[in-house]
Amino acid sequence: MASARQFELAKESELRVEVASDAPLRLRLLSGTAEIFGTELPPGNWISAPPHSKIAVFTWNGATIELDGISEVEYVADETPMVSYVNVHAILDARRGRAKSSQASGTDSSQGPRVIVVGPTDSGKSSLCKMLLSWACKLGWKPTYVDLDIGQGSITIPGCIAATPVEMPIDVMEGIPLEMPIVYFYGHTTPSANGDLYKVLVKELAGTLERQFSGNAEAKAAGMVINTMGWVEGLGYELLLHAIDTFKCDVVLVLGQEKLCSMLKDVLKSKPNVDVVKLHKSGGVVLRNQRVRQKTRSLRIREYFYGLSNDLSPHSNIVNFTDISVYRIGGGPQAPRSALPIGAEPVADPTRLVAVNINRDLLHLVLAVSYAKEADQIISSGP
Ligand SMILES: Nc1ncnc2c1ncn2[C@@H]1O[C@H](COP(=O)(O)OP(=O)(O)OP(=O)(O)O)[C@@H](O)[C@H]1O
Repeated sequence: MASARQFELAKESELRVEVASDAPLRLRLLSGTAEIFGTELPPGNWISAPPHSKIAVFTWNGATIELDGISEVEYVADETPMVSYVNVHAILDARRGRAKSSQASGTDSSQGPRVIVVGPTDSGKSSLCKMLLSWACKLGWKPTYVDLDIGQGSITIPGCIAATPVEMPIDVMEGIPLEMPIVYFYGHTTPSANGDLYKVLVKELAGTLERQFSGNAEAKAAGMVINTMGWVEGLGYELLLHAIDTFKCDVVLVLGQEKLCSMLKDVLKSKPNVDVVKLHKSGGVVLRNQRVRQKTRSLRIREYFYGLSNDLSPHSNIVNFTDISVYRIGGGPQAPRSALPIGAEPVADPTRLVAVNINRDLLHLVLAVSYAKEADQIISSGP
């Protein structure tokens, strides 16, 4: 499939493309209007699709798209859940409008919607977040994107939770803008490594955003869009409830899982101001197995240090081992068994700092550099 080819898209249909890892693919809009996850394509200009990416070029009113280069999969689909997604956007827009006008009138409902998107892995959560953000930006709002997915996050390096204001529709090539992210380093790619630390960091991030909102009426009215992990059972479910509570979410969008939706409706029915809405998963969402996820993580780490097109080089700084201290957070049992009352089990303190010896075990690990002045401020100060 190497030569240039054209696709006529009928209204409300999409062209789904899976880009190969090593072969370039570009596309352009020849006529009509079309968007990729909420960001409109400029007419006529070639756009390079990032390697490995899986994209949908959707049109509301019909379009002709030209593809050039090699893809692994390409087909047109006319069944999509996009109308239900844009309806959600319209409701959020109205709520933002109400929040803004209540700021002008001085009443106390000036908080815009706080939307959390939940669902199993590969249900299209990140893609829906992108759409909601880009559509909001198109109407002039500057919503805050919060990414709690430590495994497949789209703001920064894996192992972190982060938030960033989004002021323009998300660039198809560049992804989420990174001028002002707030990042907390968790250091693992699964929350089960230290679930309590994960909760502490989520709380820190929510507190920081709360403080920012109190001084920024525009950001407050635009609200938040929160992306979550695909782990929705056991501890994963507990962490979702914790996030809904901590960020004071008022809209919970559940993608593609009846069971999760009814569980959340049930547990949140005591909170009448929280809407739980079930949305269909798009048939275009591509399933990624463990190997692909691992590969995507490695690519994200590479991209962090070397840039999207390999055009950056990491800045290296040489320091003496004696001038730095390295800590692990949440290290081992607090007290040896012998020091505990008979029958008591040693409990690991999830936020305890343990000094780590600098040796070869640290090779090829990603550590965060903390600006904390004192060791006990490391967790709350962010990297
Ligand atoms: N309509 C679509 N057509 C083609 N590809 C799509 C479509 N929707 C999503 N995708 C692709 O499917 C993959 C999975 O989607 P996405 O990242 O949104 O799911 P997710 O639920 O956030 O996954 P995770 O649980 O891993 O975070 C992504 O590569 C995305 O670009």
